[in-house]
Amino acid sequence: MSRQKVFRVALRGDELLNNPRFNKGTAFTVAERKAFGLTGRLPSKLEGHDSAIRKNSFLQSMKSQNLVLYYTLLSRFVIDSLKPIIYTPTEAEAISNYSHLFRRSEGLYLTFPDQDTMEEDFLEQTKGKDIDLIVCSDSEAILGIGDQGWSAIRGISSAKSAIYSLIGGIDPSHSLSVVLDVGTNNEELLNDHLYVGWPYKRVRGEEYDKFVDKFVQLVRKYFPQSLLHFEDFGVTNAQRILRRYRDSHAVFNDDIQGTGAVTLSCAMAAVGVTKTKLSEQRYIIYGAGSAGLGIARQLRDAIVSADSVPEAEANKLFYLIDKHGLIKESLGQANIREDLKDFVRPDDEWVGVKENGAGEISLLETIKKVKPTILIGCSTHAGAFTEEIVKAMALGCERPIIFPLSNPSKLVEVDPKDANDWTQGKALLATGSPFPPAKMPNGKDYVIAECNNALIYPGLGFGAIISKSKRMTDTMIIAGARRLASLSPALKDPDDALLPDFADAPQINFEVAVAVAEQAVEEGSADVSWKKEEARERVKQHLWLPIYGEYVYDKDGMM
Ligand SMILES: NC(=O)c1ccc[n+]([C@@H]2O[C@H](COP(=O)([O-])OP(=O)(O)OC[C@H]3O[C@@H](n4cnc5c(N)ncnc54)[C@H](O)[C@@H]3O)[C@@H](O)[C@H]2O)c1
Ligand SMILES: O=C(O)C[C@H](O)C(=O)O
Ligand SMILES: [Mg+2]
Repeated sequence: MSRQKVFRVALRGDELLNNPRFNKGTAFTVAERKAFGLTGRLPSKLEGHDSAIRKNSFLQSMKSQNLVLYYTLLSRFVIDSLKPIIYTPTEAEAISNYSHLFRRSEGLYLTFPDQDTMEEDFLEQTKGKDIDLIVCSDSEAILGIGDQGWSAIRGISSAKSAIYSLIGGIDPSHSLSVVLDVGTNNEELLNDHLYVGWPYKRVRGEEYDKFVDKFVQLVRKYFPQSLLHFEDFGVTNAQRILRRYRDSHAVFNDDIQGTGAVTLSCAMAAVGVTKTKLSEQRYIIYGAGSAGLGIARQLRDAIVSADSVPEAEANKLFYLIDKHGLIKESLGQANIREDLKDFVRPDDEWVGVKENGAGEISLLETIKKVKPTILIGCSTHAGAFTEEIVKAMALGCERPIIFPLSNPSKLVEVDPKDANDWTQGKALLATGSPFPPAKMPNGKDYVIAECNNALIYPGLGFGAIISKSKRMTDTMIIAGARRLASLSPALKDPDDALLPDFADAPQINFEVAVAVAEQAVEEGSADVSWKKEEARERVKQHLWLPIYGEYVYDKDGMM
C-alpha cells in the first residue's frame, strides 16, 4: 500500500518547475500553485499527458535544458533545415496536438478566470528580468488551422520568440512568451478530456477587451520600452487591438504588419524583374483577413509614398476576394468588414460579368475582367489557384506574379511546382511555407522564395527595441521592407529567388534592424540620445549570440 508523503520544499516558481526531483508539471494542485507562485506558469487543467516524441519535441526538450546548445545547433549549422522543424510548417502539427505533448511549463499563461491574480502572475514570471520583447497570442487564428485554444504558447508565442533570437539576435532571457487563454470554440479540443487549457467557449465583447487591456497595461507599466508583438489573433480582434494601442506603445501585429512588409519586399523584387513599378500593377488579393488586408494596405501605402499616387487612386489598383467572392458594394454591410472599406469595388464596374446565383463574382471571373499582374493568396483555401486560374493569369501578362502564402504547406493555394509548369517557367513565385525548387524549361532550378513574415519581423522588432521606440510606425516598417527588397537575389539575377534564403536571415535581419533604427531616430519615434549614423554600431553591439560565458560564483548573482 502506498502512502503519499509530505515534503517541505524551499523552492518557488521557476526553481521548483526546473527541479526534476520536485517538479509535478500540470499535476500541481490549485493550492500548491498559489503557495508556490505557479498559477501564471501552468495551464488551467491539472492532469498532464504524454505522447510520442517528435523531432520537434526533441528540439523543444533541448531548448528547455540548454539554450546555448539549442541556438548554436540551429544557427551555426542548419538554420534552413531545422527552422521548418521548430517553426512553420511543423509547428502547426505540434500545436494541434500540444495538450498531448505538454511536458514542461514554458512562458506565461494568463487564463481568463485567473484575472484577479494577473498582476501577481505576471510579476512572478518577470521578476528580476529585463524584458525587451513580449510575444503574445490568444490562439484564435493559428496559421491557417484556426482556433487552437491554449496550445498557442508552444508553437506560436514561443516559436516566434525563438525566431527573434535565432534570426534577430534578441537575447532569449529578455523575451517573454504569453498565451491569453480566453477559451476556445474548437469543438475537438473542448471534447478532448486531455485538453489542458481552459475548456470553455471563447470570451467575447467587453469582457474580452477588458482582459486584454489589463494585460497590455501591465506590459506598459512594468516594461514601458518593450515591443509587444501580437500573433494569430482572430481578424476582428487583431485589427481592433492594433488600432487601440499603436499610438501609446510599441505594438506590432505580425500577421497584419509583418506579412504586409515581407510581401511588399517580395513584390518590389518581382517588379524589379519585370522592370515595372508597383503603381503599374493590378493586384488581386484572395483572402481578405488579417494578412490580406495588411498586405493590401502595405502595398497601397508604398505606392502612395514611392510613386506619388494619391491614396484614392492607389486603392483602385486592388481587388480583394473573400468567401463571398469579389468585395463589391452589393455584398452589403453584413458581408463586408468595416476595415475593408477602402477596397470595396463599385457595382457598375461589373456589368456583364458572370455572377453566381447569389450575385457573387468568382476569382476566375475577376481575373478575366481585370487581367491582374499580381495574385496573392492568404485564404487558407488549399488548391484555390487551379490550372485554369494560373493559366488565366498568364494570358493577361507576360510574367504573372503569383504568391500563394497560406500556411502550413498543405493549405498552399497552389504548389509552386505546378504554377511553374503551367506557365512554362514564366510565373514569378513565392510561398509562405518552404517548398523545393521548381525546374525551369531550360533545366535550371528556380528557387521558390519563402515569403514568410519571419524573414523580416525579427529585424523590425530588433530595430524598434534598440531605438527604444515609443511606437512601431508605418514608416519604420516601410524602411525595413525597402532594405529587405534591396537584398533580393533576383535584383542581380532575374532567374534567382525573389527573396534571400533563410540561411542568410540573420545578416538580412541585421540590415533590416539598422534601417528601422535609423528611421526611428530620424523621425523622432526613438527614445535614445544617439544619432542615426550610430544605428549600425548600436545594433551590432546588442546582438545576442549563443556562446557560453565563464561563470564565477556569487551568491547574489544571476539565478
Ligand atoms: N506567409 C506569411 O508570412 C503569412 C502571414 C500571415 C498569414 N499567412 C497565412 O495566410 C492565411 C490567412 O491568415 P490570416 O491571419 O489572414 O487569417 P484570417 O482568418 O484573418 O483570414 C483568412 C481570410 O480568408 C477568407 N477565406 C476563407 N476561405 C476562403 C475562400 N474559400 N475564398 C476566399 N476567401 C476565403 C476568410 O473569410 C478570411 O477573411 C493563413 O493560412 C496563414 O497561415 C501567411
Ligand atoms: O507563422 C507563420 O509561419 C507565418 C504567419 O504568421 C502565419 O500566421 O501563417
Ligand atoms: Mg501568424
